[in-house]
Amino acid sequence: MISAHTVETVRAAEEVAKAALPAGTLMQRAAAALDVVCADLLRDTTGGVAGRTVVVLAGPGDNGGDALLAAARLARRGAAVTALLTSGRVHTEALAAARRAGARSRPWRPGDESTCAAADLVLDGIAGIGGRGGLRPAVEGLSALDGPVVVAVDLPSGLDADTGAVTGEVMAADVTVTFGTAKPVHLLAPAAARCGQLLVVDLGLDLPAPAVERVEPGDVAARWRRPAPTDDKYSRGVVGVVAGGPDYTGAAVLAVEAAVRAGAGMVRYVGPAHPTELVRQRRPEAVAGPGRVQAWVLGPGVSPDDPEQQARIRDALASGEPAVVDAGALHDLPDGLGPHHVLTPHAGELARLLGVERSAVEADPLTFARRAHAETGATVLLKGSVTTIVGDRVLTAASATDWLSTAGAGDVLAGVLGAALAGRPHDDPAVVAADAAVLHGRAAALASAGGPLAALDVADAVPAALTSLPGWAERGRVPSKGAPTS
Ligand SMILES: NC(=O)C1=CN([C@@H]2O[C@H](COP(=O)(O)OP(=O)(O)OC[C@H]3O[C@@H](n4cnc5c(N)ncnc54)[C@H](O)[C@@H]3O)[C@@H](O)[C@H]2O)[C@@H](O)CC1
Ligand SMILES: [K+]
Repeated sequence: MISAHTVETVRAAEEVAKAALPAGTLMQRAAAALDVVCADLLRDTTGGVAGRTVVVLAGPGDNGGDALLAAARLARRGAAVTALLTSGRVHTEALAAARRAGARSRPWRPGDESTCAAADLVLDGIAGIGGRGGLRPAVEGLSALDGPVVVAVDLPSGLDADTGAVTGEVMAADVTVTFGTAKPVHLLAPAAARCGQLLVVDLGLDLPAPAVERVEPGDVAARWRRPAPTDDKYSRGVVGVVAGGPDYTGAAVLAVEAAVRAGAGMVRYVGPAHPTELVRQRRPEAVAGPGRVQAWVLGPGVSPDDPEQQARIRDALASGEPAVVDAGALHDLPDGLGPHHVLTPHAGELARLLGVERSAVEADPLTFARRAHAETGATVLLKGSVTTIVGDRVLTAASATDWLSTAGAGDVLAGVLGAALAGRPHDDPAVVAADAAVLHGRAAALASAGGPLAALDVADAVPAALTSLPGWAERGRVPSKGAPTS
């Protein structure tokens, strides 16, 4: 997991750490990490460090201080460093250190965008956790630098560290080096896309529970339910699927296929004759008709105007079993939902549910996912370039490939999540949902291999995606008693 903490929490933890350390220690640790990252990037992109041109944008606060101390280190490596001061104020000690090391400095001038564009590397220290509201006018034009590698100090300047919202011009980065812990901005859409690759530098801070966490593939490997010798199909979890309808059959096949592939003990399809027949043809393992179920997948491909399927959905939601509430099941939500009900809308569906504009949801997914969780009591998994999950915790899953935005992909996620909920009745549903989203993304990356994909291929790639998770093979290797040890 990558943990992110709010500015208030970070500042409090930094105060405690600073009190126990010689003055300037944290800033020097930040600068040392920046220096190493920048030097490595220069070597990768230009073949060396000495003689390479580095522009350091230094704002008025400690973020500019970090950047200037890194400038000093890069200058000592022989890089040609120019510090452009974007404000009337500057961290004077750090500027003096940069100058002593041979960096040049001067105030930012209109037209300096071209100075930046001509550099090998730009280090963005305009504003960090003290910044908000988009870049100030004096440095506009930096949002789309094409040419140099852009490294953000702590976060891309112009973003607000506590949210994923992008409210103005931002200096997008190729790499962001952040200190002590990640901040929500690094993990939340749409801002996360402006951060590029994220590197977290440990400052030894004592931090409380995070505000936002990103689930990584290795976490999923450690948690995904594996059958034990004592398991049978019921203890592994029976998934009930109410999907598709007389006219929409594909979603039924996709959701069932995905639940089978994700390791359900058994999958039960409940629906009209035509999709039932197609499900049987594709997956003879699935059973049809009502019966015992440990988790439901409700709504993929179900029309709001299909009274029979909608009645099945209502019954399933009233049963008390965990459920994935997707697509056609999101239209008319009953009262009394709980965290074991996982709503899986995309931005448009969530907007309709809350009576707001889709663009508002896309601009700030966390705010609206939180609102839906507060209003319904359910766990909310909001699909998007970053998937945002809100329950007792706020979790995110980064998208593995943009090719996943294709018809049927959501039906597959619903099936994968249904299998996970059925097999992990005692786990936090938000964590289970995030794990399913990560696995789904990884299956998509395998199915895509950099090109177009079909949703059914994503479902078929789920077993390979599981076994390719970092740590999966190690977890499965149980030493057998009495085995020869030579
Ligand atoms: N607090 C600590 O112990 C540590 C802080 N560190 C650095 O210190 C930073 C925080 O420093 P500060 O609190 O001084 O704040 P910042 O340097 O992040 O920003 C505050 C300044 O930026 C200006 N500003 C705000 N929004 C802006 C925008 N959109 N465009 C342009 N200028 C803007 C403000 O006028 C203000 O003077 C962190 O992000 C990190 O880089 C690191 O050195 C690690 C240790
Ligand atoms: K910055």
